[in-house]
Amino acid sequence: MNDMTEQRPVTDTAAQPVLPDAQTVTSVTHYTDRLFSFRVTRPASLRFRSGEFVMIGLMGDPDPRTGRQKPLLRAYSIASPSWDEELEFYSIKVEDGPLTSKLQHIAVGDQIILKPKPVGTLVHDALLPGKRLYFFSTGTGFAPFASLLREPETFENYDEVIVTHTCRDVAELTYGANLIADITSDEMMIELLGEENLAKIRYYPTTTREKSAKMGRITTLIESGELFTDLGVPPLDPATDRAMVCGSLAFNKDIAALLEAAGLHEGANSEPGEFVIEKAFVG
Ligand SMILES: Cc1cc2nc3c(=O)[nH]c(=O)nc-3n(C[C@H](O)[C@H](O)[C@H](O)COP(=O)(O)OP(=O)(O)OC[C@H]3O[C@@H](n4cnc5c(N)ncnc54)[C@H](O)[C@@H]3O)c2cc1C
Repeated sequence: MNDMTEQRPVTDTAAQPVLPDAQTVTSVTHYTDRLFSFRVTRPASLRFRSGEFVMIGLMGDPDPRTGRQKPLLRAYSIASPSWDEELEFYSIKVEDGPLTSKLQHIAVGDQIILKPKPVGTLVHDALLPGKRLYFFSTGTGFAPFASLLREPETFENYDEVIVTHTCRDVAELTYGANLIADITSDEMMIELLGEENLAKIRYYPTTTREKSAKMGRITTLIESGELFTDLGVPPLDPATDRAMVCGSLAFNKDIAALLEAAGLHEGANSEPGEFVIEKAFVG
């Protein structure tokens, strides 16, 4: 929690019109002019596996002819773990984006629409057992890993959990950096996940534009072998390594090519494999 976060108990939302599948915003945190996170109430009926996504949104503008409003929905990874009593989302702000030009202005007590039908491939069920788990992300592609990093199963299955997050600027790494600092220092999280499990996390943030401790695209750092040297681990090996990937289409394609070249095969819910991929956005 910091001064960028607005949070207060939700007591009275009676003044607002009731939306279909409405959930109430309980906190909002802004990181940069392009990134924010928020938490909402969780529908009692919603069950999901950490790493899945749902459709969320707001009512669109009234149709100028009919005056009718339609829901404006977009896919969003649930950033909170499956056991959390609320739901967390980590969002981009696209200036002219139909949804996020509005969503970025939500405040505590506002309502959003949430379709309680979770789906996705960034789930443990889609991976074969392994020794080392890589989370490769760019930008808001960190969101599903924010969920999985708070899920005990992530640590039960692996000896090491290597989290790479690449953004243009250092400030864009804040959400992920804070989350990892919080889970490794918060007493409740230490008790839930276990100190020895949290010690399995190897966090590897990189920037592509602003100068930082580690610069460069993760694909370049894999190709050069620098990632493995820095972490003191062997190069990718299908016998031991598993990966989950979440970024732009181009990023996913490049990482998939590197993983396949190392002998890893893509998995799915119906047929677990050595790596799985999800788009962080379309376009
Ligand atoms: C499976 C899946 C999961 C997703 N999870 C998330 C999530 O957890 N958080 C999130 O912010 N978005 C996520 N998205 C993207 C999200 O669905 C919307 O595209 C985003 O909220 C912007 O909506 P919009 O209506 O404002 O603009 P849109 O019309 O949807 O997008 C306009 C343009 O903005 C760019 N853009 C959209 N989303 C992003 C992004 N996240 N990062 C960088 N550029 C982007 C693209 O170039 C896109 O063409 C996900 C998309 C998919 C397919």
